[in-house]
Amino acid sequence: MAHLRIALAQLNVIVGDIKGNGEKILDWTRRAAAKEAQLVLFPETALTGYPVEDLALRQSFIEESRQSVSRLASRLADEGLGELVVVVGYLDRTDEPEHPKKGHPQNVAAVLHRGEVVARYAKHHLPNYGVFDEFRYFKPGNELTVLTIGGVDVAVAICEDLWQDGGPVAATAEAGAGLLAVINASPYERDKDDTRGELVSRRAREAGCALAYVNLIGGQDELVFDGDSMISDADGTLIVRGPQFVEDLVLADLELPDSQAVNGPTVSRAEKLIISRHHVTDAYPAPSTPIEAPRYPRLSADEEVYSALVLGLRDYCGKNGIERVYLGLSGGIDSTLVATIASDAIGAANVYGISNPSAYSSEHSKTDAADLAQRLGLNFSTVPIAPAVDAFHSLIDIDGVAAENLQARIRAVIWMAESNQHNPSIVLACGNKSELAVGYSTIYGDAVGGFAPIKDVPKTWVWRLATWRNDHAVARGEQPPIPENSITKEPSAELRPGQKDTDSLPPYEVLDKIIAEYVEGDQGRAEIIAAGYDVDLVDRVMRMVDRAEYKRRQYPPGTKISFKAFGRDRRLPITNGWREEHPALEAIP
Ligand SMILES: Nc1ncnc2c1ncn2[C@@H]1O[C@H](COP(=O)(O)OP(=O)(O)OC[C@H]2O[C@@H]([n+]3cccc(C(=O)O)c3)[C@H](O)[C@@H]2O)[C@@H](O)[C@H]1O
Ligand SMILES: Nc1ncnc2c1ncn2[C@@H]1O[C@H](COP(=O)(O)OP(=O)(O)OP(=O)(O)O)[C@@H](O)[C@H]1O
Ligand SMILES: NC(=O)CC[C@H](N)C(=O)O
Repeated sequence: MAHLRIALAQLNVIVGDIKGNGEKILDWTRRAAAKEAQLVLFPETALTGYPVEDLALRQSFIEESRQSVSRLASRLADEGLGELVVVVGYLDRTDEPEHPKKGHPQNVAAVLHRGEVVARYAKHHLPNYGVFDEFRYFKPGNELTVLTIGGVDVAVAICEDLWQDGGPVAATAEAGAGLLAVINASPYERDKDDTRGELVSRRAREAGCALAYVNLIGGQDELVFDGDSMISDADGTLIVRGPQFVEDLVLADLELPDSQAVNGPTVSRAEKLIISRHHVTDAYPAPSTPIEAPRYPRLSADEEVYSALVLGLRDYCGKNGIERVYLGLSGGIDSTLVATIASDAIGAANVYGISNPSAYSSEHSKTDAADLAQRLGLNFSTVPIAPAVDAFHSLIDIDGVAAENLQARIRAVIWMAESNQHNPSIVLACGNKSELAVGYSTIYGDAVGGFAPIKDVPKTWVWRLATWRNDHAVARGEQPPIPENSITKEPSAELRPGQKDTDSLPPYEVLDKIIAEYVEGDQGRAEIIAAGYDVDLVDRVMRMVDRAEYKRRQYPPGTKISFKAFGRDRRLPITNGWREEHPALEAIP
């Protein structure tokens, strides 16, 4: 058996910032070297960030990425860190000798040692579902790279390679590797840590060797990465687990089988892969002091979602140079939760809550908003909208829903004006997933904003997270930030006297279940009705969801926390004549 000290660097990088990410990788390699690591793994496309989307189609970007990875190798050697083997994800392209600076983009892991890129591995399985579009960009690789490092054979794979049967994992078993090193950019969604943990165990057993899994952390537009790096032994027992949602260098000492000492490439016919082998380093001297590998406990379901929302908003602001956020505070639970998340994300001193009472606003909408602001310590002001509403009515003749929505739009103008006056800042839209599903918001009114922190959180979860946040504060000996009345009061848009959400919507407990079936589960009308829901209600909800596509398309981005979020995850035509309650053939006489 050979000893290998491995470091999993779960970093937060910025998409497109190759220079900054490169410096960060350099810095974290220094830290790994200081801890006497022999192999350090960085996440998938750590150098360019993930996902780079159409940046992958720009040859200038690809060129910068591939040159930077070579420069990184030389800088490491110049600093005396060349002995440490570094595996880092970056963007590369295929070589097309007839067209020197052109080629198909590839999602690649580079192996850096003694100042050189000594081996490369191109991702074999490309995800092309949900939020992923990798077939649009990348050409798949057809080689499994096996490195001999410190007397151990280490196979390399990238993220989706682990999720698909066959291919690199099966070839790893065939190659008799002692370790499978997988670099990842696996976005967070609810319960995914359990799925990933089981997957890593299962694939380690299939590969017949230990498996090291490193994942990114941080927010990138709608996505948030949760880290959760881990190591499984060859039996599938998770022996190391990193923290969630924070950067960390996860270190472990592994005892691994000796190298098979096979020379030259072999062909896996079953997997249609070439197994290429590279001798990188001889056996290392044992590190001077042993280390204890971490086994962080998993966060509770509520804390996990809340942490994802905080990190998603913090990084959207931080990575886009946004210093302040403005939002309308109605005393209702949605804007209350958003203000709390924002205060946790960027500090209450940078959060500006505005109360905009109208003629129909209840007293508690004002007092609860003020109470929240005082508890959180955020900036609070009151701008009544009646004068502006009256001014509009003196100019245009509107009534009914148009007049109701006018109030929401006047509020939006005020928030946008304040944000605009105090740049760099954005408005936060406070709509939740249930409202987005059924179109229960005013387009260009409360739907305005630069980011929508809870757009993927169903209303029933909004209450659940608010309760969790208060309990969490109490457990830490702090004042609960959320006024109890905001949690217990009946939801109302307060756009006309006595209005309640339940005037136009079914109770949220029922609505959320139907939305979960239709949107997240992609169930058809027949299946949802068969699950025991009222036929008319199912038809009504499906109709509302279908008709609101145009509103969702114009809604700001917000953090994905569910299996299927509105946005890149669920792409439906806006102009869409398909309605399940009118089967096409029945309509033909
Ligand atoms: N296909 C299409 N593509 C692009 N735009 C389209 C469109 N169809 C309509 N439109 C536009 O959208 C307009 C209709 O949408 P919109 O003006 O929003 O109005 P609408 O959907 O009719 O009303 C808003 C609803 O949301 C409720 N609401 C409002 C505010 C807050 C809350 C809350 O509790 O959070 C609830 C409110 O009580 C009401 O039931 C049309 O007049 C038209 O201008
Ligand atoms: N009186 C108000 N003052 C300031 N902002 C308001 C006011 N009323 C509504 N808003 C803003 O418009 C958004 C839509 O709120 P509305 O009260 O219509 O419905 P809601 O879904 O119950 O939201 P909330 O639970 O935050 O009240 C709110 O989240 C808030 O940002
Ligand atoms: N970057 C990837 O290949 C991600 C795909 C993978 N199924 C995941 O979510 O973890």
